[in-house]
Amino acid sequence: MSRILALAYGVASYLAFLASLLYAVGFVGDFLVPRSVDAGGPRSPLGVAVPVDLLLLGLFAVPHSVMARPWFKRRWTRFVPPSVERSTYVLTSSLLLGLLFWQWRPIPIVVWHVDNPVGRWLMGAIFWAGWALVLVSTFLIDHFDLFGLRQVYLHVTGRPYTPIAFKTPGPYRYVRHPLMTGFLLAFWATPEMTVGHLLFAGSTTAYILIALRFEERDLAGFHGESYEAYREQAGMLLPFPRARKRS
Ligand SMILES: C[S@@+](CC[C@H](N)C(=O)[O-])C[C@H]1O[C@@H](n2cnc3c(N)ncnc32)[C@H](O)[C@@H]1O
Repeated sequence: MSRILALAYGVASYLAFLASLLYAVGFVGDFLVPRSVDAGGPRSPLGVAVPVDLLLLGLFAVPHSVMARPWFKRRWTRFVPPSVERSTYVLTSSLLLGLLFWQWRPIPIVVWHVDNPVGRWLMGAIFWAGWALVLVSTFLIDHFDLFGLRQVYLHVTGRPYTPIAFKTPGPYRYVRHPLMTGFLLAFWATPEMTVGHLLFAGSTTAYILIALRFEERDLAGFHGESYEAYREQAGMLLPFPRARKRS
């Protein structure tokens, strides 16, 4: 693949990611976007909305997790140039998220509603803190590597790719997956929880818990005992390390 083409593809994929991230904030928070978790999308009866929404979540979740596995990357880099493998993952995920945002069926039956102004403010604060934690965590790991730009940049400048080192800066000292903690805070903190939003938050939580098992298996396989020691020291999603096993 020509270097300039790879760069253009990487930048386009990164922009698709940025657009889907920004849209996700409005989608979950129910503001500024034409179709959100609770409004604007096609209306369907409950018996249709639930399976359609679950299908959309599954269409995102399965490729998003499978395409991140080392065995999958080994196989498909026989067909996709390694320099744009991550960008292709990012682009695929962003397009599938776009499909979800576009076709999501709102189910605006209220589950809980917070009237108290302090409670509403608190929910808003947790929502924004969650998104901030997501963004900050990407930079702490390596934002441009996670979203494929570093790979195409190295390719364009003729340098070999080096995997990002395992590190535990800031919140990673206490929590192994702060990026996912951020998503969970943003997805659950709402002053008005509807059935549709609950379906979204509950399903994405289940997906995150499953996906993290795969990610941790890969990390433990790659880093061995040092990752096991890290698991003893830092909590998975909350800053509470697991109890040490008695020997
Ligand atoms: C989307 S990031 C999410 C990182 C982490 N699961 C979280 O929620 O903060 C996934 C990538 O980060 C890598 N990763 C996870 N923890 C890491 C760490 N402490 N240092 C460097 N890379 C890490 C994984 O190998 C994977 O490629």
